[in-house]
Amino acid sequence: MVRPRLLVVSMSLPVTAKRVGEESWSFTMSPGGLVSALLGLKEFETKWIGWPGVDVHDAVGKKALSIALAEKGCIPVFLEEVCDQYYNGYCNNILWPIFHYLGTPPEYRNDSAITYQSQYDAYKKANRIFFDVVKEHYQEGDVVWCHDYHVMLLPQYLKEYNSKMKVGWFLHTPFPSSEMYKTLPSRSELLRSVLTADLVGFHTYDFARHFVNACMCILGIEATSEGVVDQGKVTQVAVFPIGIEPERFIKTSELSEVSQYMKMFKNDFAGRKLILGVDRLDTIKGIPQKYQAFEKFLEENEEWRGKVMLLQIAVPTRNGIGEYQKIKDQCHGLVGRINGRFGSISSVPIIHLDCSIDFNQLCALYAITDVLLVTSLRDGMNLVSSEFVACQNAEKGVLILSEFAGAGQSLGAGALLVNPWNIKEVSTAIGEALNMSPEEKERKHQINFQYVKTHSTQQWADDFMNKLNEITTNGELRTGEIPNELRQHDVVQQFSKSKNRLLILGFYGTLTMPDTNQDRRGDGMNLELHPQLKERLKVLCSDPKTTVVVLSRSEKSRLDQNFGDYNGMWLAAENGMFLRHTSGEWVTKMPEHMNLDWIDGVKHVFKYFTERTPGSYFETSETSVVWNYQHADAEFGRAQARDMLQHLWAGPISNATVDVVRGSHSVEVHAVGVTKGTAMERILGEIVLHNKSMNTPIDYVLCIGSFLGKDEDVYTFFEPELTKKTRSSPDTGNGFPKKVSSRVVDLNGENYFSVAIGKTHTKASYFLDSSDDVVQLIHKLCSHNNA
Ligand SMILES: O=P(O)(O)OC[C@H]1O[C@H](O[C@H]2O[C@H](CO)[C@@H](O)[C@H](O)[C@H]2O)[C@H](O)[C@@H](O)[C@@H]1O
Ligand SMILES: O=c1ccn([C@@H]2O[C@H](COP(=O)(O)OP(=O)(O)O)[C@@H](O)[C@H]2O)c(=O)[nH]1
Repeated sequence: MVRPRLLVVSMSLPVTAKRVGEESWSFTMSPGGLVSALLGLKEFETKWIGWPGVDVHDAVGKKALSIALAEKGCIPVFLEEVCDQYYNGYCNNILWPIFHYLGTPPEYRNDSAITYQSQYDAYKKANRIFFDVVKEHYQEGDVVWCHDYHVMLLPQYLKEYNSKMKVGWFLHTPFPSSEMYKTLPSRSELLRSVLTADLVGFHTYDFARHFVNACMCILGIEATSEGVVDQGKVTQVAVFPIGIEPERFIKTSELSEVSQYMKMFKNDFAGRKLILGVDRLDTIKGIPQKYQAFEKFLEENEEWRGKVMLLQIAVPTRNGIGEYQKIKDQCHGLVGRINGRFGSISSVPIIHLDCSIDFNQLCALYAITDVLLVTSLRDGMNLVSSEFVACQNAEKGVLILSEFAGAGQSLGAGALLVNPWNIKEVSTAIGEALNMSPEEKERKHQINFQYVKTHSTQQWADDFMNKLNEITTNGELRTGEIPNELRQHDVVQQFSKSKNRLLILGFYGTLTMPDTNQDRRGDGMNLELHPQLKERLKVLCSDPKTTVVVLSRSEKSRLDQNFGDYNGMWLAAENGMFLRHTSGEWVTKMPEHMNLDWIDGVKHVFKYFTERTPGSYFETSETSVVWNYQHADAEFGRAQARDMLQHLWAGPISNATVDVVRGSHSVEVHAVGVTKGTAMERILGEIVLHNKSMNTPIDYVLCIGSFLGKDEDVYTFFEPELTKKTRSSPDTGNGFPKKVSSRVVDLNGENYFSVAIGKTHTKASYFLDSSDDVVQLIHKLCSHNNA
């Protein structure tokens, strides 16, 4: 496979530059797991776009730095005066704490000089600067992979510039629960921008779920198994847990220089067990909690005093931010206290180093460590844990790992998982690790080693890129077909040529008056048939060559009310769960074993909110419950809907297989698998049985609707290619035998019209602007029939 060129965009470049002369620069590796991880991307032709870690104000310096960086495959983004407000301000003082559940720092409440708005403005400007650099270097076919919370507006800028650009966005930190995320003032703009990307990735399912939930609660948009759907555009949301480059660590651990370091360190720490901590000195890493737990351990286990030590590498980070200064002082204070309490003339229990260390030394430390202690209060992944596992020597060490690190989900089986806030629990885990038998250590190590070896950075990047490629290629394949504006002339002409026609028509938004609220789902409450259609549809239904099906999410009574007096029309209520030919009774078309146990619990929650939201009401059908707040106060209704979703997820639907759809004034819960496409199989079977005399295959299908994303499978159900496949397969799966199937439809590209109303992204081949166009079209079909 030819791999596309990759433009990686992240706040920081893998190297931090330092000016050593007017035109000369030196470089050191930038800190943090994102850089370590992305350095492992060997199999892509990659250009890395990011900030070089330094402000450069003169043209000579900029030019020299750009040339020096180009040799490393890097392209600098000069942020200059926005840097402080952008990086230290909005990114690391607002987004970072909110994403890690720490909330907005108090200075935003107390200090009028620090304003949210000015920092957000800087964030926008900085994202524009990133965009300008990408634009300058982008070549057709490149994939642009945006990393992290620093560039959440970039996907939108890129797509506005070139909608064909392949854009992915990956978040390396946690995505918090929507309860926390919604405290962010610019919550909607950021979500909307991220959703313009083709693929959005997270480290864990929890983070992905929180993101989808935030989109539903805050933007009020639909989520399906494919991802998040906004105005018909699907953004795929998926989970890609990052790994390390295991061979780099395994090979380095075997170097003679590393063996020398190992000997040296063992000698230095002789007679004592080594507990190691390796973290950026960040508020999220829980270093003070680690010290308190270690203090507790020494307090309660006198026999270990002088026999165990904790070495903490506290890598300097984000020095420009007050909170990071404070945490440093706090750590120093704790270390002083604990060393004072438990130290002796010959040794102290804690060594705390405010520096980064050389890679070979790091590998040597990992190799001789007895216990790695990770107490992150929240952490996107935590690569240090994997690196420790990869470097283990003959005698295996034990991993104590915070359950709040993303790594907990991947390495939990071979680790002692702890809640870092529970000082007693961590202290107990330290004791357990120090006393663990060699066999148990070996067993746990093997579990994690297998995982680390087989889940590399390269694999992570391949998975993300393959998925992105798959999505964008499928998108490209489809863009040739959709969405063309429907040429009514063609529809009428084909109609006149055909002998056996099938018309599948949605109801809300298709056969009702156009909705002035732009509410595609019909909860704008235009529940009555468009007055100009009533007689015309009757004419079509009376034509023996034409079968008309109204396929709607509405309940049976609504369809009866509007079409009950028609002759020869098919009514399919609740997305086809119930079917009736107007000459007969309703029949159930529900799939067998559909679990509807959740309905009573959902009704209970809906009743509670209805009673507390004046103007709202709910409707129940056999397979779904819909709460509508169109007539309630708009703001309050939205807030109530958000709360309602939380209650639903936590209660009645937590284990149920249901879809939850948030409309602009409604919340709907319905059974999974209730889509119009799946129902079509059963409906068609029934029509065939009904028309026993049908001796001509259906040679014309017109399917028009204003459907939810999940229901768009009805458009592809009849696609000529698909029906061809169905016809040649032994088991049609259509609910009617193959023999029947092969003579039921005869469609090609010219006599099949799938039409979406008012959508720019759709699986349908054509679009119409509104139901007024449907009126016009039906009118033409009738006139033709009369002619
Ligand atoms: O560049 P800094 O501001 O100094 O911060 C360093 C990086 O910290 C964060 O790293 C995250 O990414 C790791 C790899 O996916 C993950 O293991 C870790 O849990 C995260 O905290 C941040 O997300 C990066 O953007 C920073 O570069
Ligand atoms: O002196 C050091 C110690 C550690 N690291 C690296 O910093 C990264 C930390 O990544 P992690 O995912 O654990 O946390 P982050 O710092 O990204 O939040 C790891 O790759 C470490 O090898 C480093 O660059 N210098």
